[in-house]
Amino acid sequence: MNEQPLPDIAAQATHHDLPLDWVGMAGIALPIRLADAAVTASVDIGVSLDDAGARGIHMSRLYLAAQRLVHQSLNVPAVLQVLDDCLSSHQALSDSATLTLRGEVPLKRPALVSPLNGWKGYPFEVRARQDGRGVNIELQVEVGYSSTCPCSAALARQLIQQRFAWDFPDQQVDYSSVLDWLGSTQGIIATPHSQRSTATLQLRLAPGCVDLPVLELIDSAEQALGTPLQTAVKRADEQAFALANGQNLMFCEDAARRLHRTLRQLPQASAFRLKVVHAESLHAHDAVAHSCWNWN
Ligand SMILES: Nc1nc2c(ncn2[C@@H]2O[C@H](COP(=O)(O)OP(=O)(O)OP(=O)(O)O)[C@@H](O)[C@H]2O)c(=O)[nH]1
Repeated sequence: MNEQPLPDIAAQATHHDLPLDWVGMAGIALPIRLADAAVTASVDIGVSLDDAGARGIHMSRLYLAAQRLVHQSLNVPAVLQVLDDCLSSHQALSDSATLTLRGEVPLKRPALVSPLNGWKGYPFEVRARQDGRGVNIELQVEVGYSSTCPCSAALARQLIQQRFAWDFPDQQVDYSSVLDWLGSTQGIIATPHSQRSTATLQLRLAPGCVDLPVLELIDSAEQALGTPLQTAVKRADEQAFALANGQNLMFCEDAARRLHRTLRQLPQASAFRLKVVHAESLHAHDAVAHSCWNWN
């Protein structure tokens, strides 16, 4: 170890005389636990530099504050403790602190019919801020689902009806001929388009929340959407998925409205906003809907 005193540039004064909104570190790798799973989060942590004459903040103190979270279950008290550490280690320098963690939480999901299951990664982001006005914590998750276009389905049905009228011009039709016809691509001549879709759900946590409602949010959103993306799939599961999609036709507007109603029921949300994106197979662009409640 060096015996001499180490130069401390951050502690020097600056002639710039200019406060800064945010100074910190971005992309710190941190192993944490979320929704009972081990997750490697990417962490951004920082403070405002309100002392206009101070040269710099103390990065190492923020880094060490974030280390509190290593291998711990991420919850509200843990996040508040980190923010508190950031501010108390920057007294007279900083009035606000922020902490953002992002990553992907793996959840085990059962197949629709077969006795299989598999893992699906759900991107998440937790954003927290503490300043003179108090604390704000937001939880964001992304949920993938399948959406089948109701307009395309109706257009396909019309074509099938027309084809039926063409192939069976008589009023009296033979049962077994119709049964064969229904099982052929000459009969069912058109299929609707469906797309892999994404809902991004952002909750502002209500006061008094202790746990981050990751599972509640994902489960309730998947239930509202009805056709979440699957993991392990055998043919029986794929057939069940086809049936579920056929009975669950939706525009992006339908998906956004369903999710809005579902999130309104979550007691952990004091506000939310959501965005759904249907990555259309019809066009090269997406169909998108937004909604929010109490968000400003
Ligand atoms: N403020 C600041 N520090 C930086 C930057 N880039 C690297 N660092 C380094 O971050 C390291 C940690 O800074 P400090 O927290 O002030 O370290 P320290 O002085 O040993 O810790 P304390 O005694 O707690 O202040 C220092 O070696 C800085 O040079 C930067 O852009 N800004």
